[in-house]
Amino acid sequence: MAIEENRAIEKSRAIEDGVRTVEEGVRTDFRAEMDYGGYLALDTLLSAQRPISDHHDEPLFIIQHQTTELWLKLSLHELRAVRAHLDADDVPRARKGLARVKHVFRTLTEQWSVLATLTPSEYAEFRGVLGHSSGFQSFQYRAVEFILGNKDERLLQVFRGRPVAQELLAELLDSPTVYDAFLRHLARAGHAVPQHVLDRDVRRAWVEDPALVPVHRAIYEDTAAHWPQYATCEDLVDLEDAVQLWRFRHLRTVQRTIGFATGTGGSSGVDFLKRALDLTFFPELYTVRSGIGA
Ligand code: HEM
Ligand SMILES: N[C@@H](CC(=O)c1ccccc1NC=O)C(=O)O
Repeated sequence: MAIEENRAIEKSRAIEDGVRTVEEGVRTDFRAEMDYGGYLALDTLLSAQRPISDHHDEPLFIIQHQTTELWLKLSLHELRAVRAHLDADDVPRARKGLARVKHVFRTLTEQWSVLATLTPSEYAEFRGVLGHSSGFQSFQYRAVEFILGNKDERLLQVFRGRPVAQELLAELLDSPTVYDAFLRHLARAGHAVPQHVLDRDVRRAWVEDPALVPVHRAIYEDTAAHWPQYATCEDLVDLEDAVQLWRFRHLRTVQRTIGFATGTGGSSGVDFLKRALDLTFFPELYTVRSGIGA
C-alpha cells in the first residue's frame, strides 16, 4: 500500500468530523482520584488574581508579576541547592543548577516584551490604585540578590510587617552566598584562596578583592588542569549576565512606561534602577579577563 494511502487511513481513524477521537485509554473520571488541577492547586493559583481597578490591563500587570514571583521562587530553590552541591564539592550538580537559573532569567527577560505592550496611557489609568506598593518590596527578588552576594541588611526593614519574608532574608543574610560556597570549594580543591576571603563576614555585600584575582588567573591560564572549576566560573558569569539583562529590560520597560517619573516605592525611578546596573556579583571574574592573553 502506498505510504500516502496508509497515512490517510490512520488520519481518518484519529479525526472524525474534524474532531480528534479520544482514545479509549484516556482517563476521564477524576471524581475519586487526583487530577491536573488538584495536583497543581489551580483553585488557589487561579483565584489569586484580584484586580483592584476595573481597567482591562490590570490582569496583565498582575500576571506578569505573579509569573515572575513563581520563577523567582524556583530560582531561589535552585540557588540554595547549588550552594549545597558546592559545599559537597559536587561540581556537576552545581553547574546544572546554575544553568537552570540562567535559563529562568532568560525567560524572565524575554517576558518583559509582554508587559511592554502596556502603553503609558493604559498604565496611567490604574497606576493610582497601586499606592506605594512597588517591586522594591519583592522579598523573593531581594532573596535572590542576597544569595548571589548583593546583601544589604537595611533592606530588611522594608519587610517589618511581613515576618515570613523578613525571616527568610535574615537567614540568607547570615549564610554564605553561592560565591562564598564556590570559593570554599576552590580552597578545598587546592586553590590558593586567601584565608581572609574564607573568613569574611558573610552578612556584608561582596566587595571586589584584588587578592582573589590571581586565584582565578591560575584557573584561566591552565584551563585543562582546572576544567570543572573553569567551567563553573563561566557558569557564574553566564548567570550574572542573565540577571543584568533582566535588570536592564526592567529599566527600559519602566522608562517607556513612566519615563522619568518617581516610583510608587518612593525612589527617583529610572535613575535609581540605573545604579543597580553597576552592582556586580562576581567582580573578580570580570577583572581576570582583562589580563587574559596579555
Ligand atoms: C510598568 C511596569 C513597571 C514599572 C513602571 C516599574 C517601576 C519600578 C520602579 C520605579 C522601581 C524603583 C522603586 C520605586 O520607587 O518604586 C522598581 C523597582 C523594582 N521593580 Fe519594577 N516596575 C514595573 C514592573 C515590574 C515587574 C513586572 C517586576 C517583576 C517582579 C518588577 C520588579 C521590580 C523589582 C524587583 C524592583 C526593585 C529593584 C531594585 O531594588 O533594584 N517591576 N520598579
Ligand atoms: N514602581 C512602579 C509600580 C510598580 O511597578 C509596581 C507596583 C506594585 C507592585 C509591583 C510593581 N512592580 C514593580 O515595581 C511605578 O512607579 O509605577
